[in-house]
Amino acid sequence: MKWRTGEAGLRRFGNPATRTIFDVPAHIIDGKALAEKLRGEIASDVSTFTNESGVTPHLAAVLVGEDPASAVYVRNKERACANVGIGSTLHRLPAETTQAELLELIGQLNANDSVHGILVQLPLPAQIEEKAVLDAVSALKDVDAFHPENVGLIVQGRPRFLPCTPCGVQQMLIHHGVQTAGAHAVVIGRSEIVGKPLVNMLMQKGEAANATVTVCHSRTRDLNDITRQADILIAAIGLPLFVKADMVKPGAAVIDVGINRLEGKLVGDVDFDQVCEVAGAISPVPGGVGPMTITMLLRNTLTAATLLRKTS
Ligand SMILES: Nc1nc(=O)c2c([nH]1)NC[C@@H]1CN(c3ccc(C(=O)N[C@@H](CCC(=O)O)C(=O)O)cc3)C=[N+]21
Ligand SMILES: [Mg+2]
Repeated sequence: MKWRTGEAGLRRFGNPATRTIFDVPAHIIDGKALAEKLRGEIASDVSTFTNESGVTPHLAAVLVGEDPASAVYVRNKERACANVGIGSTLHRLPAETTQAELLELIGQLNANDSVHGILVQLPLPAQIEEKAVLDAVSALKDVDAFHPENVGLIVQGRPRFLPCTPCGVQQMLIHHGVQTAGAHAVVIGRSEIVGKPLVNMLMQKGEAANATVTVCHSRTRDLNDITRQADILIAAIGLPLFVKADMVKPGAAVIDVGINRLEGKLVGDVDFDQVCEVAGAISPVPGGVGPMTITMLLRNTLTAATLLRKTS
């Protein structure tokens, strides 16, 4: 039985024509399981690419200083690369690294033909200007899709790379039968890494898109009134357990992008325990968007390796 958003805002299972309603718990959008399935497909594509080209796709990640969310990311993505046959190198730089030193490293990675994807972990320490660093990454190796050229291509609806977290969210919606066309999608958060690109992608023509999109942020008035109108609610604000049950329309699909540490535990931006009583479908943390972000990074690294072969 497919989960669906009810126009009356009820968790409707069964036959919508007869309006049979079952009171059932929210459908869990299991990002971990989906990530595993998609990684199987990526592993097979990597193997085909490597057999045909003799080239092993390679990702270089740069981490400056320490950040809790970045630490989780680093730990999981190295293993994920190895599991699908992608090579990876982690460049760990001290927190006091200067912008010039970081730009020097990026120049080297840009020029290195055996590096196909480059990822600079955000946030960067205060003395470094993020924009200057992201602009310096070769647009053809920009597996995060943060370079202005790649952002422009996304906005115009002809992406080269799709940003990993937003793309992971779209895949979760597709694979769990959440209809986006004509739906009201409300995104809380306007970051360059999640909110802003996701809003753009959801409003485009195409799969997992064609939504009516509203973007909310820290300056939004009457936030709850807006979030309660969402058929699809996406929380990407970076505040632990921020989204409560009274902010959610019954039957809505809720996607939790947050990765926060609270009392030593990993929690999302959604108060899962109460929101799951109201939502029609909900993604957990951990085991939701996080593993999907990594999966999309693997796909983008393969895309980058393919692109670089074509252009060299
Ligand atoms: N340039 C850049 N791109 C990013 O995409 C980026 C970044 N910088 N900086 C840090 C954040 C954080 N992030 C995570 C991705 C996956 C998990 C992840 O695997 N989460 C597992 C964790 C499970 C666990 O190990 O406890 C889960 O949610 O199930 C976490 C965090 C990407 N980020
Ligand atoms: Mg984040």
